Amino acid sequence: MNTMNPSISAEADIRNQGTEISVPEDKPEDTVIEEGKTVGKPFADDPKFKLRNVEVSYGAARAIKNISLDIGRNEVIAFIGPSGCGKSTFLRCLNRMNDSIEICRVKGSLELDDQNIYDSKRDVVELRARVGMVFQKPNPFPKSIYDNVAYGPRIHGLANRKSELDDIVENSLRKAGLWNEAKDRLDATATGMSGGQQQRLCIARAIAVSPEVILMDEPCSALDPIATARVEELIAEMSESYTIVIVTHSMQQAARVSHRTAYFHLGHLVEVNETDKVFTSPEHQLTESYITGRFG
Ligand SMILES: Nc1ncnc2c1ncn2[C@@H]1O[C@H](COP(=O)(O)OP(=O)(O)OP(=O)(O)O)[C@@H](O)[C@H]1O
Repeated sequence: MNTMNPSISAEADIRNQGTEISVPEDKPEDTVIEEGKTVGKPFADDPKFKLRNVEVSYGAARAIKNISLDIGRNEVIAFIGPSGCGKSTFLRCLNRMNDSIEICRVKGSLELDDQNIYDSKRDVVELRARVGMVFQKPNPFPKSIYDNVAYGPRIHGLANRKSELDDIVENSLRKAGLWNEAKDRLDATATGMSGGQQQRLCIARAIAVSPEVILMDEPCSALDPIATARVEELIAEMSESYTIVIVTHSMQQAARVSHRTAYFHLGHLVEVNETDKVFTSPEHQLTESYITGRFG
């Protein structure tokens, strides 16, 4: 974690951000993958999430094929893999964001703290307060900075008095590294902030309802390098208090922020290992081909 890894080809990192698709000479993408088999260390002793034999389909198309994975408490795990391999689909299962997609079907066993995420009696609003989400594009509400952060606590009745709400807003903005920039303009509209500030505001908004887990779907893809570095620092700080799952196209970013990295390929979970291991000595040929830029 927090190391720049020389074995990741910078060229591969650029390719995998979607600017170029390479044509491999030896067709590593044709490697036969044994369904349900993941090499490395997909399991944990005391997992926050216990996910077993997960299958996700959109209509007749299978997007996730028999994936089993544990996500540890206070772990930062990165999901990487070529475009369309199912990273976002799998991420969205963790707080049921796929529920709104009519044709999407989720099967298998998905547990958060030993409780079934997909239990028909589960309160999905409460689930999403426990498992918050930060999206690719910053999406603040067209409201003031204060009201963006106060929105969740108000809905969930987390503050009885204005002073309590003020404290939650301040603490959330502090944790998101935004307090100094925002404290003198809490009533200003959030959409007037820079992209990087808006993304940190979205992180503050997620933090405000005291989540246990934060899901991040390419949180830096719309940000410049300085704003990206700030969000990455924040992820390192937040990992002391939260479980974080991050989807990223940047292998450099996965290497910098995560403890374990999961490599997805065509709906399969091919390899999960300590991040250093994935980027220095991957066990699976497909992982190696991906991190060295032989396909993207
Ligand atoms: N709403 C949807 N309806 C139908 N198919 C979908 C939907 N969302 C995703 N898919 C399909 O599911 C598969 C996995 O997509 P997903 O977005 O999860 O992959 P990804 O690895 O996150 O891709 P990317 O890196 O490009 O964001 C793809 O084949 C995609 O076309």
